[in-house]
Amino acid sequence: MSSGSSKMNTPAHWPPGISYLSSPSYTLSVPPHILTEIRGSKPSLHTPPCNLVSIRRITAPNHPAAGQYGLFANRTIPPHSHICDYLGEVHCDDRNSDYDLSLLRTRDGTNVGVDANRKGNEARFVNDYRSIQAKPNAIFKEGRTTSGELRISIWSGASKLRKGEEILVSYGKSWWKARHADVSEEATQSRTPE
Ligand SMILES: C[S@@+](CC[C@H](N)C(=O)[O-])C[C@H]1O[C@@H](n2cnc3c(N)ncnc32)[C@H](O)[C@@H]1O
Repeated sequence: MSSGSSKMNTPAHWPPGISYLSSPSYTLSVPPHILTEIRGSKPSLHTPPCNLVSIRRITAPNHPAAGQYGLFANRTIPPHSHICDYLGEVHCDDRNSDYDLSLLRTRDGTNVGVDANRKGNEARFVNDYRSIQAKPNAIFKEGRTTSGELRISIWSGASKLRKGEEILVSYGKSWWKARHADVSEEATQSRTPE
């Protein structure tokens, strides 16, 4: 299936082993009629690396994702501005991935997700605001590109983002609920004798 994947022009701190995408990667789990609903009839547009943001390692010891990476504004970003698209593998199969966002629920009840675990772009490094700031300064928003393709993107919120500020969204209560359920299940399994 088509995707813009390249080793060229990867942003600084891009991790080895993760494919850098410049357009969504559609997996075979997406049936043709859903592919048409999402992408339309035109080929995907190629999105160049985003010069508004940087991927940075988080060194502050009190940050809940210390030692991991986050997404930071490279310059002042005005309110209500498109920052970057969230690119990844578009799929209809079940995934257990911390990088999986819901893109669409079709009329026949199929869930379509975008999973940036193995393939993605800068957007996969955006952290959730919880335990970092009182509220998010950015949001996930769905929209169509000029070619008609449905994508999720990161937009700034009601206030401008300052240069150097960490970009923080809300993953949503369901994301955290699923994560806590996974953690409890792992703990139960590790306590259960074989
Ligand atoms: C989509 S990734 C974000 C990028 C990630 N920090 C990285 O370096 O790859 C989601 C993961 O980031 C971490 N994370 C993001 N926001 C967090 C928060 N507010 N508190 C704790 N961990 C967070 C969790 O480990 C979560 O599974």
